[in-house]
Amino acid sequence: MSGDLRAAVPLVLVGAGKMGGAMLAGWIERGLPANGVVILDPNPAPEMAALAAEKGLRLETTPPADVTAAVILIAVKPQVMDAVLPTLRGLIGPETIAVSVAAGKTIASIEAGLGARAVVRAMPNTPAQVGRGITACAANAAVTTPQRVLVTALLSAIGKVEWVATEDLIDAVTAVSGSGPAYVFLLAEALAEAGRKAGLPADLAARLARATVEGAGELMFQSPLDPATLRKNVTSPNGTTAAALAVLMADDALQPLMDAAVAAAANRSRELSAG
Ligand SMILES: NC(=O)C1=CN([C@@H]2O[C@H](COP(=O)(O)OP(=O)(O)OC[C@H]3O[C@@H](n4cnc5c(N)ncnc54)[C@H](OP(=O)(O)O)[C@@H]3O)[C@@H](O)[C@H]2O)C=CC1
Ligand SMILES: O=C(O)[C@@H]1CCC=N1
Repeated sequence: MSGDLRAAVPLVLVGAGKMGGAMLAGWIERGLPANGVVILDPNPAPEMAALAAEKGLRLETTPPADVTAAVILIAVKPQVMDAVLPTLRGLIGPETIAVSVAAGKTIASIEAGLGARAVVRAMPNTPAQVGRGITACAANAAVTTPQRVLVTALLSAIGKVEWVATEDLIDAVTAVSGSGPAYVFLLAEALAEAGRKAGLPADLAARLARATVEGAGELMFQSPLDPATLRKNVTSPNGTTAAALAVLMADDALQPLMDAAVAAAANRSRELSAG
């Protein structure tokens, strides 16, 4: 295990759902010791209970009285945050770092609900499940440089990490990279449906669309070229791609649609801040 991660123990994960579970998988992969992790979830999924039993992780349904967290990672739904945070106060010591991944929940609301000094608001995404997420973070003034380093090490277990200068940027981060994987999956669905309408058997269209999105993502991952250059590399002069891109890149097509989608997600993030 990396020396950096050792300082995160005891690490309490509150909410072992899709996002919390993905993070847990990354930490275990990185060698965080099973006896250093406490999972807190009132109703863990059977797979999570099985994982805990297999790895020897401590799984609790109510906050344990004998733990002061070095790091508490809160991954419950935004709608239950205000009710859940006060129940976690017994886990917080003066040195505890609280990291919340809840969409829309502000640092101020987490400070107030939890009584923690050092608070990081983070926005990951589900490619974390395969170690290819990206998380952007904002910290309050109490977070020290070593604490930032520790949080970066923890979040690096599930992908790339960015820090933003001001918390208000997290709403736009949420709209781009937090929700963004869903837009890409929708693209795969829409491409498959368009292929079916163009005459392909539905299952073949689905396989072609899926492999195309997978391959394009992997190419972008491995290539030093920017997305625009990779796009141009597909586009033969006056060829088929140019014909399709003329539709997608028309003034009223994909860009304004994406602008509106991202603005809607960012607005929803701000609404969740209001409670
Ligand atoms: N999914 C995503 O792509 C992303 C999600 N997020 C954020 O992550 C958070 C979790 O989302 P997600 O993983 O999708 O949601 P899930 O519903 O999959 O996970 C939340 C988990 O928290 C559990 N829970 C509920 N109440 C408590 C409690 N009192 N103590 C401990 N655990 C509790 C839930 O149990 P039960 O199901 O029984 O209620 C569930 O297992 C949200 O705040 C979301 O905004 C951030 C970035 C991306
Ligand atoms: O949809 C949501 O609210 C969460 C936050 C970002 C991705 N999923």
